[in-house]
Amino acid sequence: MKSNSFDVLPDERVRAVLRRLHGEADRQVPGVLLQFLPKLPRMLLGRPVDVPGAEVAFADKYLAIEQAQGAFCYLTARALRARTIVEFGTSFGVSTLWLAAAVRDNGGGRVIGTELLPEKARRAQANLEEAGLASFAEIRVGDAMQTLRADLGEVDFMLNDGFPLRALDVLKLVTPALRPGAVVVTDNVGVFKADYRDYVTWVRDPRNGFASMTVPFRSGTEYSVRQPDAP
Ligand SMILES: C[S@@+](CC[C@H](N)C(=O)[O-])C[C@H]1O[C@@H](n2cnc3c(N)ncnc32)[C@H](O)[C@@H]1O
Repeated sequence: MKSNSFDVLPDERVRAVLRRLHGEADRQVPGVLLQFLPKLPRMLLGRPVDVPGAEVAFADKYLAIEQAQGAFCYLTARALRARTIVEFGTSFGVSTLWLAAAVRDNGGGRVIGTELLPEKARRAQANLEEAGLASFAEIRVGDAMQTLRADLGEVDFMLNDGFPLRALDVLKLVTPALRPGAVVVTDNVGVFKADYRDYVTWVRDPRNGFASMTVPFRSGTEYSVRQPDAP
C-alpha cells in the first residue's frame, strides 16, 4: 500500500500548510543539487564539505526534512509524549510544524527552534501561524550555540538539523537537558559522511550515554536514545 505521511496528522489545517511547504521544498531540490555540484569531488573522496558561513549560500532554500522523516519525527514525539522539543536548524519551519503538531497533540508544550537567519525565522513564524501552531513553538534567532545555552527545561526530543559543522557542539550543549529516554534525530549523516564522522563516532560511544544507529532514510538519519544510566 502506498504510504501517505500526512495521514498521521489529525489536523487538516496543519496538513494543508505542510503539503504546500513540502511542495515548495521539493521543487527547490534540483537547484540545491546544482549548488552542491562543485563539492561533489570532495564528497566522493570522503572529505568534509561544510564551511563556516554556508548558511548564507542557502538563505533562500528550505533544505527541509522529507515528508516521511517529518511523520517519523511526529510519531516519535507522540510516542515519547514529548512536551519539550529542541530543534537545531529551523529554516522555513517545515520540521518545526511537524514537531509543534506533536507537542500540541500531546496536550501542550513547546518546540524551541533555532535559526541563524532572521528572514528564515520570520517565514517559519508565519508558517506556524498559518497552521495554527504558533503558541507551541518559540524560534530563537541567532547562533544555536548561544540561543540554546539556557532556558531549555527537561528535553524529550531533539531534532539536530542545522549544518554539520556545529552538530556535535550543539548536541553536547543540549545533552545535560535531555531526559533519560530522550531521542535525538540527526539528518544527513549518510550524505555528509565525512562531515558527520566525529558526530557519529561520539554519539555511538557508550561512554557518552547514548545508544545510536542510522535509520535508512534517503539521506541517512542518526537515531540516538539517551540512556537511563547516562553519566
Ligand atoms: C537543513 S536546514 C533546516 C531544515 C529544517 N529543519 C526543516 O526541516 O525545514 C539548516 C538550517 O540551519 C540554520 N543554521 C545553520 N547553522 C546555524 C547555527 N549555528 N545556529 C542556528 N541556525 C543555524 C541554517 O540557516 C539553515 O536554515
